[in-house]
Amino acid sequence: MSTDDERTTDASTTNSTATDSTTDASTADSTTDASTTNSTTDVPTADSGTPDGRPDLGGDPVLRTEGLTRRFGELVAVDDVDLAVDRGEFRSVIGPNGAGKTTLFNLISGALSPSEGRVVLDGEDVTALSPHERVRRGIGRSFQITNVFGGLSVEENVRIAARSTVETDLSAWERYLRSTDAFDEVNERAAATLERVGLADRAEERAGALSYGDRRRLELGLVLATDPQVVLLDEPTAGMSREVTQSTIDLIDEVLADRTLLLIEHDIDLVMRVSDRITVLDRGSELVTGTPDAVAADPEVRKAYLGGVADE
Ligand SMILES: Nc1ncnc2c1ncn2[C@@H]1O[C@H](COP(=O)(O)OP(=O)(O)OP(=O)(O)O)[C@@H](O)[C@H]1O
Repeated sequence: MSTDDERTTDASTTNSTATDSTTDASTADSTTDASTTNSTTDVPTADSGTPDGRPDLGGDPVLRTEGLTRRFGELVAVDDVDLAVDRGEFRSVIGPNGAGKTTLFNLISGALSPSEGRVVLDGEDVTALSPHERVRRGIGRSFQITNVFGGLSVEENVRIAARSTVETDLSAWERYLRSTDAFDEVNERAAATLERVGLADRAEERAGALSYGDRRRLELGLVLATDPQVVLLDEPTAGMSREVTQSTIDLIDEVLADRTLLLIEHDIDLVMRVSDRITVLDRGSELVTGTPDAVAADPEVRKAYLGGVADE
């Protein structure tokens, strides 16, 4: 158990521009034509769902990892991990310190390249794509320290995030032809996002002047504005009190109810409450994946990680 493990933020979680010195994935954006642009302008809601708004899990993996492996010298930080995360699923990844959780996220987001294996989003192999390209394909990531620009308005912040996926590496001429469309798309998506995170009436306010709670809303809005299919949440509640932790998770569940979520979280009680399924990593390997009840009852997990908690 490591609920008391409030790590200092490591390089991989400081911002989305890959400051991690170990980052070796290609940072060059590959040229993308208009056809690969995500044309969704609004923030869709779930088609079907459980009473809490989450879609039923139908064995329809939106994100898969296949034999994903990352070595650092002799150390195998992530060892042959096969994940299949269903569309709409709330999946948590837990494991002792050093189990490979953050490395796994870095491999999925593209901040790190794998030594072996593949990352597949919606049937497309994205392993060779840069982090930015993966965001455009629909892999969003929220960070403990985010890129909110305090001096800009709430709306400007959201527009910047929306624009990062709407605008593509088009030639100047193509950009000119598409500029009105792209402008409309950014506007529509920003408006829908502000509505969804409950900040529509604060759109003009300076982001730096927001209350703590509204800032968390804006941070989620920045992720949502990229219209992600899958959102990687790396310890979104680190350092928070129990109360704030619960309200943050409630907010995530509300705002991102129709997205596929992958969460790293040290608060096991919380993970047990919110997850559809939990993957337990141990020394880089997937120990087990299952429902909270199945994981809590798994003897291997109890031995390796949960200790007495499962007996409570
Ligand atoms: N850039 C790196 N260079 C060398 N070793 C690394 C690097 N990044 C991670 N590691 C090692 O890989 C292993 C997995 O680390 P990782 O941070 O992924 O674990 P974690 O499960 O996220 O741990 P924690 O719960 O403490 O955050 C650890 O032994 C760590 O020391």
